Amino acid sequence: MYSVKELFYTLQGEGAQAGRAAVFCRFAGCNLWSGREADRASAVCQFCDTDFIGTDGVGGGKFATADALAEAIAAAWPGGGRPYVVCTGGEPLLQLDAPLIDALHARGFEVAVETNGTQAAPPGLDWICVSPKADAPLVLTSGHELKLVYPQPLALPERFAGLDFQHFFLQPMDSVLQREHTRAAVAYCMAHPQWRLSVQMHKVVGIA
Ligand SMILES: C[S@@+](CC[C@H](N)C(=O)[O-])C[C@H]1O[C@@H](n2cnc3c(N)ncnc32)[C@H](O)[C@@H]1O
Ligand SMILES: Nc1nc2[nH]cc(C(=O)O)c2c(=O)[nH]1
Ligand code: SF4
Ligand SMILES: [Mg+2]
Repeated sequence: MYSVKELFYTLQGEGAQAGRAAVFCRFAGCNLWSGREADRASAVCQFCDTDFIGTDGVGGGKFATADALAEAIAAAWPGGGRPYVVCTGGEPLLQLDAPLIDALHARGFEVAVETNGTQAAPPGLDWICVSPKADAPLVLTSGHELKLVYPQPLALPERFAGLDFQHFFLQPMDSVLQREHTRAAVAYCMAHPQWRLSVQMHKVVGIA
């Protein structure tokens, strides 16, 4: 059984694949925050910009089998190009498993994941984006991109710069201080050219 908060078609807004059309499958639930505002200040991850509680969003629901969820994802792709799905959440690696990846591959999809890196990844993923959070133990230390929300006093870029990733991004933390965070991220990337800036493009252009 897979619990999906929402399932929608949009453009990837972040990281190295920004601008690419994708079906987003947002799994419900996370291991670093309950999702309730009352718990935010005591959570490991305190800056989350996402509602991932329940299955009541657009296209959301409970899917009994990998084939049923893969069918719903395939139905959201318009046709043409290379079908691309981004599995996110919440924390997708609490639910995403090899049978679902196989069912998506069988329908021609490239399968990407956005993860906080605290869980092992099932085999077969085509794109792994790890976004470390505060002092949460990092289990996934390799992948395609490491995308660090910046600044995080408990997760400094220096801690991750030597890990086995193709791309290293700083993504300014969206909050009331977003402009200051953006300035700080720009300054860090200019001083440390290994890092690139990831602006959350979907928020700029006003898409989901
Ligand atoms: C909502 S998370 C879901 C996937 C997974 N739990 C994770 O944290 O990577 C999706 C992406 O949004 C980023 N994100 C969450 N809140 C943010 C914020 N306030 N500002 C910038 N990026 C944020 C996360 O770091 C992650 O890269
Ligand atoms: N357009 C768009 N791109 C995204 N990239 C990562 C997102 C996420 O919430 O995981 C996200 C999102 O929520 N929307
Ligand atoms: S780990 Fe990801 S989904 Fe969980 S609270 Fe943090 S940003 Fe949100
Ligand atoms: Mg998002």
